[in-house]
Amino acid sequence: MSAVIRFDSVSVTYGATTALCDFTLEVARGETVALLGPSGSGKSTALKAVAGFVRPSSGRVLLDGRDVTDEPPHRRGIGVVVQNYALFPHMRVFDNVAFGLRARRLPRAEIAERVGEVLAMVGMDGYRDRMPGQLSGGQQQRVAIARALAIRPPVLLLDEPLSALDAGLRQELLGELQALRRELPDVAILYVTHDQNEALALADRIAIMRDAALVDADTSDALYRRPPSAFTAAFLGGANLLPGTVLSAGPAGVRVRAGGREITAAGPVASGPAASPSAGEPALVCVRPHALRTAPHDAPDALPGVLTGTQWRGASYRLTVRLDDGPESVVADVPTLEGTPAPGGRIGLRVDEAVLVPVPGDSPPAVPASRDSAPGAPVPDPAPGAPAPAAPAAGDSASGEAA
Ligand SMILES: Nc1ncnc2c1ncn2[C@@H]1O[C@H](COP(=O)(O)OP(=O)(O)OP(=O)(O)O)[C@@H](O)[C@H]1O
Repeated sequence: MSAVIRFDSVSVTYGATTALCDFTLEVARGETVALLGPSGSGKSTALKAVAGFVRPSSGRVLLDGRDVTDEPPHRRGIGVVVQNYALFPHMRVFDNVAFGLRARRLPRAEIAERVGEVLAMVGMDGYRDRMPGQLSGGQQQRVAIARALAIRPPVLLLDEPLSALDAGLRQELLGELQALRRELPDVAILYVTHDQNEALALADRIAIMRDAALVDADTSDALYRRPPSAFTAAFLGGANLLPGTVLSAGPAGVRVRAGGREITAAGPVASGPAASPSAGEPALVCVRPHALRTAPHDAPDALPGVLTGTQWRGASYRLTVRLDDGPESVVADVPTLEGTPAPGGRIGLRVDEAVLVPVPGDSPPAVPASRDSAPGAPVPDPAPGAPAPAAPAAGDSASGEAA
């Protein structure tokens, strides 16, 4: 697959702040890559480097193999949608969307046709004569997306396009973006978010960022099921990371002493240091909250501890447990409280070894919560290729064109 967007060792500094450090990543034609990371990790800066809004201090940005590092934004022909509906307030919806086409001096009839086409794509065809101030936030964001798409850009940059919307509207527009993705099979999309649910729902691949640098990049499925690093395990899907010591490693999995018990991490492991640990090495066992079940505290195959908290979360209960031997607390998502003691009582946690994976490291990293998901919160099971939900009818969107 040829790269439409290519970051080649890009670094960006703002005065004394390094906002992006030696960043290398590719986005192929028709691919959606989400940049996911905590606040301040450099996601927007990376997107701005592609749009041409910041100039790298070193490295190159290539579009379709062409070095655009020194090109101004309007020469790059990119569609950009930002968080806060960047519509021209004094122009009707039609004129906002037509703006980039008029700048390109397209014939009147073609402009009208293209504006109609993209407004229809985002369900806003009936609003062409409204002023932006007469639209809801969701509707403005949809017009902004239409404006970005009107020039038929090969690259679409979306910077937290849903974050100004309330939860319900965000969900609705997320469905619309999935549908839109299917209508734009050739466009390379770079999607900045700190919401893992958005990344999992939309991206073919996710690039995890931390402290101005790329941590890991892979399909969402691989990053979730076979996290290559402790940070990715904790940030994407909120894993419990049990510090342990490797006893042996073989085809059946990695045998680890952790949480006061010997457990086998038998899940698939990413290539890298976790794939072949040596006996005696420290390792972290990645335990998803839904892979834990309650058991009697003295069950020989359970990790013993004390229940410190219970929280009802609708579809499940979140238990917080301080293990006798392990990190201060782990969280378990269980379907029922049956057999669970009152907080303060002794409890055992049984693990589903088939989904446990070892990740390199000796202590869990400090990881800020991804939005909509405290560490350990359930995330939708990533299922690349699964049919996306049908597009709902409304939304909010801000878009702009780098022209
Ligand atoms: N114009 C600027 N001047 C100085 N520092 C900046 C500027 N823009 C960003 N930074 C700094 O660069 C770093 C990366 O910022 P960036 O906006 O790329 O992060 P982000 O991951 O997109 O964060 P968020 O999720 O909060 O939007 C941060 O430390 C930020 O404070």
